[in-house]
Amino acid sequence: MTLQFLIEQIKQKKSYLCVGLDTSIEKIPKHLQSNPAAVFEFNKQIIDATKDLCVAYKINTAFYESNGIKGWEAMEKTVNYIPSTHFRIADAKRGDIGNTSSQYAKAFFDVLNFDAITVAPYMGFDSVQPFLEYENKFTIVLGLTSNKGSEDFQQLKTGDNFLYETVLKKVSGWGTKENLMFVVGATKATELESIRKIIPGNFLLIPGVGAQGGSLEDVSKYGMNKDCGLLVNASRAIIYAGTGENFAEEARIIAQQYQTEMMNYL
Ligand SMILES: O=c1ccn([C@@H]2O[C@H](COP(=O)(O)O)[C@@H](O)[C@H]2O)c(=O)[nH]1
Repeated sequence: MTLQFLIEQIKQKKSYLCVGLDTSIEKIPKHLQSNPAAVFEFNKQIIDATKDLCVAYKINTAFYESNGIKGWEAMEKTVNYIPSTHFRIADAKRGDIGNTSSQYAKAFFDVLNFDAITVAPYMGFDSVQPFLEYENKFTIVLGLTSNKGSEDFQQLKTGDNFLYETVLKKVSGWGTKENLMFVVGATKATELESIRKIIPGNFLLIPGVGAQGGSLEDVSKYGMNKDCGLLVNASRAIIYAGTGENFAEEARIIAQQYQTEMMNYL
């Protein structure tokens, strides 16, 4: 997918919502659990119920990898089911020496048809570059994450800057806004103002609204740029909004609330 197409989708749908498919077999409604394709069936119904309200889906690969081969099958079926109008993110947080990263890139961009993958930057340029080589695919580098542990390294002062600021400055020179995005947690909304001074043009993937308590209003106020520039993800708050047979309608209600609020900020 091109950046221009993503921006058009955001304008048309008046939404920058990303629905996170962090699907655990233990958490899906009981009536689906005995289905041999339970995870895919759950995701299919969530996608059908929310696709007009969001522009992206984020599959956190851990929830699939933990189920072995069945999990990989569910992930492949899910990514193929997501309409091609939607931005398909593998939240896999990969990154290794160059020849290994190129295998990760092949796995997620060629074998599985994702548009984007999250990448950890701490092994440096050669670990990120193989992902950036793909045309019309996006590398989403971890910038300032939503968790408390971001204090341990990312928020360490190194000279005049925090380490995450050095990472954003350096990594932003490795790609363009056409192939490079960054993760910034919604729980770090107030830092978005200074982050935007470092990376004014790149899209940001913002997890952490909903279950982690981040504010959609604040991330929109501090993080938006002229292209919108945001994909705000909610996973548990949407997909587990309901526990019964009408779980997909319940998910839709929450997704609708986010989209309605987003209309005010666009
Ligand atoms: O900084 C980060 C980076 C990634 N995540 C991931 O996003 C979702 C959030 O799920 P919720 O249920 O909406 O809290 C999940 O897949 C995380 O692994 C993040 O939360 N923070």
